[in-house]
Amino acid sequence: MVLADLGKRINSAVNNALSNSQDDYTTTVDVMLKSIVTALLESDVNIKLVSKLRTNIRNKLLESKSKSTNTAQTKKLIQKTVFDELCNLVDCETQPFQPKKKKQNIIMFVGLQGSGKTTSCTKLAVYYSKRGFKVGLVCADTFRAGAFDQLKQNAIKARIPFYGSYTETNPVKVAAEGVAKFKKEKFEVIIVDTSGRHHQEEDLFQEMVEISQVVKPNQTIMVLDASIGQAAEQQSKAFKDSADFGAIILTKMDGHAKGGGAISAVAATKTPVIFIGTGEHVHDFEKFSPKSFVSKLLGIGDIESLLEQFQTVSNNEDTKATMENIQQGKFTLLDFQKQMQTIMKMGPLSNIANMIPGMGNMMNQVSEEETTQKMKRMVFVLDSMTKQELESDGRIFIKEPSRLIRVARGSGTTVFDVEMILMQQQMMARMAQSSKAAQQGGKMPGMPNIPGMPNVSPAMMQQAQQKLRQNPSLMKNMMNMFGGGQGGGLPGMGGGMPDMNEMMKMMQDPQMQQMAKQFGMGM
Ligand SMILES: Nc1nc2c(ncn2[C@@H]2O[C@H](COP(=O)(O)OP(=O)(O)OP(=O)(O)O)[C@@H](O)[C@H]2O)c(=O)[nH]1
Repeated sequence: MVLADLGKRINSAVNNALSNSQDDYTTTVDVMLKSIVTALLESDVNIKLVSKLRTNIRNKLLESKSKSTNTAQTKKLIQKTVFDELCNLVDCETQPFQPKKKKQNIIMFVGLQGSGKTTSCTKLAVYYSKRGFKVGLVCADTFRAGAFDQLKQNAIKARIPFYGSYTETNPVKVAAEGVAKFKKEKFEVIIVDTSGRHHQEEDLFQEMVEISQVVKPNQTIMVLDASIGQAAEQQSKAFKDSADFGAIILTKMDGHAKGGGAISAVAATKTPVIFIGTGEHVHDFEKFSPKSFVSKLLGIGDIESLLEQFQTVSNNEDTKATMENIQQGKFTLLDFQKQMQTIMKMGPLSNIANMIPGMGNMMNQVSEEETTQKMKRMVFVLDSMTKQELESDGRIFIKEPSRLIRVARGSGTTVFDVEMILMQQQMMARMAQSSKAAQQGGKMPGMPNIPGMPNVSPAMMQQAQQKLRQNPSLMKNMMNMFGGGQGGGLPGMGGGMPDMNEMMKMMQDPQMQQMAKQFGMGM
């Protein structure tokens, strides 16, 4: 993902500061800030923004130091301050327009050619359609030959009604007719795709203004290719002057380019990013929230986005039940099963892995295909559990271990596979508990006041990951545990039992025990 390197570098700057006990506090903060500043500048973030971030972090850390009485508190202070200031960098604190049911909400798209407008129009149409809105797409791009065909193909695939013309060359006329048609038919969300050009030409801006005058959009969205670097800022300012957009969609966040320019564009136009595009597929579309974005950037997982993503592709009733459970601080095996089935529908697993604490980095070490196979095995395991087992919190397996063997046999997997699922379900259950604690205003044990943070700090996670990388056999076992890995699981006995020697060795390893403790699981 774009900015993945930036996240790693910021993370390591923070972790070095946390483990540094030699320098005095001010020197430690300055060394950390130097690394963070270099990483941000090299990712194309505007120098003024970086300088403001540096001053804010430094002032806060030096001012608050006197209040923290011990090392643990100081560490939390550093983590939280860096987290908050990175959030401020991408948060313009403006509430974007929200379409309302039973009203006619008109949304107009603008942006340069190839930025991903047409693709994002369809993604947004699907997003609202899945949430119960009656959505129509209008193609007002009469400039590019084939634009209407592209929108038509996308719309047919996604089963979204569309409007366009092969013969009419006036985009203003097509836009007006399309919107009028959908309004008459009581559509609730009408999305108008306009044409893009290579440059910010006068003609393009004039056309946008004219279309805007006839369709009178409730919201204008600018689509910005995240990989264009420093040019993003200039481009978005030019569009802002003519089209006065109220929201940004950042596309191609799955690429490898630097994304700092896009971050700077957000700050320069004081306009909220509402979604990010993370691939060409219609479901590669994530609702943007500053906290979620920074959580993912720093590799600390993001349960909020995970749930949001689930809502898009999952059965509403199932998601509602899981949401209710999570709100009560619970996450049963049945929730796990339903959501695993949904995950399989959610597109590339690497996208999802980035939202689960610790899984993103691990996914980088194994192939997508192997991981998909492992995920399938997990679904088989869950499908082999009884209703009573699924509705339980998992402790039933500890009380009656024979159930482990039965499920392993029934699913054609190993007891080890079943145990690993129970372990992951425990992790999710702990995250649900943390979320509940956060909602109730209680401080979480991991890092205070960050919704969705599990009981594992980024520093702890990174330390654990470093240890795993230094020890390949441990790594392999962990891969198996998280559904990845090279070896297709630990060697089984008679198709049902795991290699107990191997398993015991793993459980007794102090590093493993420490990791288990960090995840809040006794081993
Ligand atoms: N990897 C990736 N590709 C994307 C994303 N969004 C769009 N694309 C691809 O980018 C290319 C251009 O996308 P379009 O939607 O045609 O762009 P456009 O802005 O409508 O272009 P014009 O209609 O010519 O103005 C297509 O190949 C899309 O599949 C994204 O989030 N990630």
